[in-house]
Amino acid sequence: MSTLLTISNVSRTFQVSQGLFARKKTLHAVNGIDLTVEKGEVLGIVGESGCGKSTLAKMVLGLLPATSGDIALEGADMRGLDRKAVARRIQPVFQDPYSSLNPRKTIASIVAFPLLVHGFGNGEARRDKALAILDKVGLPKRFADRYPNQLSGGQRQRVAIARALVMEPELVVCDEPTSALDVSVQSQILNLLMDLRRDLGLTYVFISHNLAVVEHIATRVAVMYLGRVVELADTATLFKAPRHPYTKALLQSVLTPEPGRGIPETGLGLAFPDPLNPPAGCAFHPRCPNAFATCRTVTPRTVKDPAGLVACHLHDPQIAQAAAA
Ligand SMILES: Nc1ncnc2c1ncn2[C@@H]1O[C@H](COP(=O)(O)OP(=O)(O)OP(=O)(O)O)[C@@H](O)[C@H]1O
Repeated sequence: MSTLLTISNVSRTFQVSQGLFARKKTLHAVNGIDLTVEKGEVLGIVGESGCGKSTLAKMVLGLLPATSGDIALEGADMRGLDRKAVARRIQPVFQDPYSSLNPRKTIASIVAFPLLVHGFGNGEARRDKALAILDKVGLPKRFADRYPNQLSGGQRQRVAIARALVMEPELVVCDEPTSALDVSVQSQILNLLMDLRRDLGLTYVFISHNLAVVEHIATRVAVMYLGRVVELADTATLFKAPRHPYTKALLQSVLTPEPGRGIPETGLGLAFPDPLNPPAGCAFHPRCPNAFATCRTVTPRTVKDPAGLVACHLHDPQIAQAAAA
């Protein structure tokens, strides 16, 4: 496999107002992330609401600049690429298809719009291409002249997927693509995404708080906590032998009565920390059943080994050696 996307030490902060007369505070939404996306893989990104998944997705899509660090597409720094060039190669599929589909445009013209923006062919050629991709996502010709409000949620998500694919991108960033859908429709959309990946040779970054969904579709999984990747492994390894206590808690979590809606009940007791006042040391330590003194003061380093990577003092050989000495 070769590397499509390289994310190197990427951070994104926001200056957040705390009231009329209070000084603004810095919120670290994404904090020094290193990741690669290999061609043809599905990199799952999981974590609770607010851990920085969407911020990372927006940076990958070129919609939000990183505060520091680099993102490279096949070795080329994305800052040096123009917006259109990035959009041709990387496309998003978001959670709520309804808000992103223009209610006054027909399905065919919505799907053909990126072709118009990129100056592809004439009106007829664009429509033909739009109809072909609509067919590929399971929406036959009769849908072409309908409007978004005449479609079900699942059909609208198919339109959003068709629009994302019409420019034949290499990488699709799926940000909670099934979370707003009824349970019965979720698996249809997931299966469609898997078929499209196989047929079109696509690569996905797949963001979800729903572990069952990620297990189904991802080939590798990165677990995020408060802006950092705390564990990364191939999917089978992560689900069989999780190492970080947060990953273990997520795996034991009970999904909400309506799977796919809301964050999982982690059983961790304490709430997700305030990103404006992150805990010292390991950000997870206040909720960690295995925390010890070092965890309260020292930020864990990320240890890489053949199984993947993990940022936890329990799994850092240097810390273990120091404790044994
Ligand atoms: N434009 C912004 N201004 C200020 N803070 C922001 C902004 N965008 C995101 N944040 C903050 O950054 C942190 C990460 O947000 P982000 O949306 O990336 O998380 P997430 O894991 O995708 O959560 P969710 O699943 O709820 O979308 C949160 O604390 C959020 O409040």
